[in-house]
Amino acid sequence: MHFIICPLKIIYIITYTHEGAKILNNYIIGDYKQQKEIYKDFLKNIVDKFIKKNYKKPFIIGLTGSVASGKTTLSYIFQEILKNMLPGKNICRVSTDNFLKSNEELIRENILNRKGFPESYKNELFCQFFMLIKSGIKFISIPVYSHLYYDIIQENYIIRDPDIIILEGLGFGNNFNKCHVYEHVDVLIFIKARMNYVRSWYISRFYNLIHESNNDPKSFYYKFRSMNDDEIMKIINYAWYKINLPNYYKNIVRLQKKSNFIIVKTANHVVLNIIDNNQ
Ligand SMILES: Nc1ncnc2c1ncn2[C@@H]1O[C@H](COP(=O)(O)OP(=O)(O)O)[C@@H](O)[C@H]1O
Ligand SMILES: CC(C)(COP(=O)(O)O)[C@@H](O)C(=O)NCCC(=O)O
Repeated sequence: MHFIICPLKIIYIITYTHEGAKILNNYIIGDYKQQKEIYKDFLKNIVDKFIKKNYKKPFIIGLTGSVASGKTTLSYIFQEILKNMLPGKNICRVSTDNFLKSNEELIRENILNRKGFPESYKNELFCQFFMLIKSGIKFISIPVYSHLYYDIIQENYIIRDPDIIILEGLGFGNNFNKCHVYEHVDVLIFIKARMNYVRSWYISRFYNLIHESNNDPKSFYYKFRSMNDDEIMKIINYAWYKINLPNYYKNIVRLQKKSNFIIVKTANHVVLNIIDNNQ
């Protein structure tokens, strides 16, 4: 653990492992190399046509799509490719999940079953983040959300002097003071796939999270270890059909029109096509 001094306060930085990193290391299978080649070409195009032409630090790449479409995983892949492509540049990842209200706040407002909908975010903080980061401030502190704990787990995580931010998640259609989140993003990318594939990715992530919770009674998923598949599938189906799917159709699907590119994926996350909406 170490700390830095910023103009207002001393902020402690705790090094922690984000479960997304584990997802990338453990679960990306055989065709990762093939995916990486496609994404390399795609990002080369973005670097040449957007970043080099219109560079204003920090450049923000937005990645959106349904819950479980692969946004977090792709943000790690993009980060790794961009680090090699642009040596010396600081490529940061931020999740929009970090701007979710805590479970305590959601329960107080009686909207725990609306997690991911616009009202479940701290939209003022979300929009302030862009204003501060775009104003040239070098260090900015944001909360951290954990899927494993299903809640905000830390209030002060520091983003340090980013050159490029890969911002992934839901909530790009949210607004505060009539300003939409997508308006702050330099390039918006939408991940699209048939919803029956995405549901199967959601189910496998759910089981992975149960597995990851094995030695951790504090994890949200720990309690599911003692349930049978029928009981688990009831919970998964509730979360999918009552929360994530309605949210997708109401708030997320329309972002395709606002996005610069649409990555179309099929089974096993294979990329079928990348649609260029700029043409
Ligand atoms: N490109 C990929 N290749 C292989 N598996 C992937 C890929 N993208 C996502 N997955 C798997 O799909 C599930 C959902 O991915 P995740 O990145 O958590 O989605 P999101 O952030 O959109 O909710 C996870 O189990 C993850 O391991
Ligand atoms: C935190 C989320 C809103 C966003 O997830 P993401 O797209 O980052 O995977 C989502 O995972 C979620 O918790 N939805 C509520 C219903 C559920 O438990 O899946």
